[in-house]
Amino acid sequence: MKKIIIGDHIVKSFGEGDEKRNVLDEVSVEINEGEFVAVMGPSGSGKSTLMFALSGTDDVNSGKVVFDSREISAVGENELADIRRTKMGFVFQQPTMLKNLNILDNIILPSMRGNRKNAVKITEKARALMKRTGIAELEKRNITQVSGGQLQRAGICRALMNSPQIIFGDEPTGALNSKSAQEIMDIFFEINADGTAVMLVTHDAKVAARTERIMFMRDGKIVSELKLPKFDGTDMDGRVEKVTVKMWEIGI
Ligand SMILES: Nc1ncnc2c1ncn2[C@@H]1O[C@H](COP(=O)(O)OP(=O)(O)OP(=O)(O)O)[C@@H](O)[C@H]1O
Repeated sequence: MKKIIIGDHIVKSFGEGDEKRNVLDEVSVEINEGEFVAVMGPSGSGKSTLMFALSGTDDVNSGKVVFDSREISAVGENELADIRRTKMGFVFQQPTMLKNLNILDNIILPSMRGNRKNAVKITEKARALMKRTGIAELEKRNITQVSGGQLQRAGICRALMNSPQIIFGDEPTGALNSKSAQEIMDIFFEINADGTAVMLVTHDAKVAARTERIMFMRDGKIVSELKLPKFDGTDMDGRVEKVTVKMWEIGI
């Protein structure tokens, strides 16, 4: 199976001198093309830092990050920005969107930069994604006129505009009620079924239980891993129980 990401002995530290602390302590991780993974762990264990390191959002102090066979820890800033823009999608807990633009314009804005000649195609793609995520009728709404779940769907549409090879989600359901969270997970599930790898950071056993591999972090290290069969819509309770037991075992 081809790896989409390889993190090899990544060290990321913050602080200076006596205050210096390895937030990622020689972490090695591999993610396959099309894989659906989650990262869990106590607050401050380094989950977001790992995601930022693997996506080239932050540089690393030592170790290597390889994305799609390119060592992104060694490429220049422009090239890295290009890789991130064309091959990766990002979804955060609260999508950052512009208040003076409607939902559709917020979704297409990043794709339009330097690419206005393709405006019709870009808009068509955005509308198709909005339809697929159930927000087609909201395109003219201001971002203050939609629910948190609808806004997150718009954030996912924006992340999918460039047909990325991987979507990184940092607590993408963290601000949602459990019904909206499960609906968002249905969307991630479909995105993954189409072949896009998905990596989610989450505190929620129900979210992690929809993935096929969960990495558990503690103090800057991956201390355990749980593999689950690809989700087929059945045995959600059994999956959640497995995740919960593991969380309990390692004291999350
Ligand atoms: N820019 C920074 N400067 C200094 N310390 C930082 C910085 N970013 C993160 N840290 C520290 O690194 C540690 C890991 O942070 P990180 O956000 O990766 O944890 P997390 O596991 O994602 O936590 P949470 O579940 O609370 O979001 C924390 O102790 C945090 O305070």
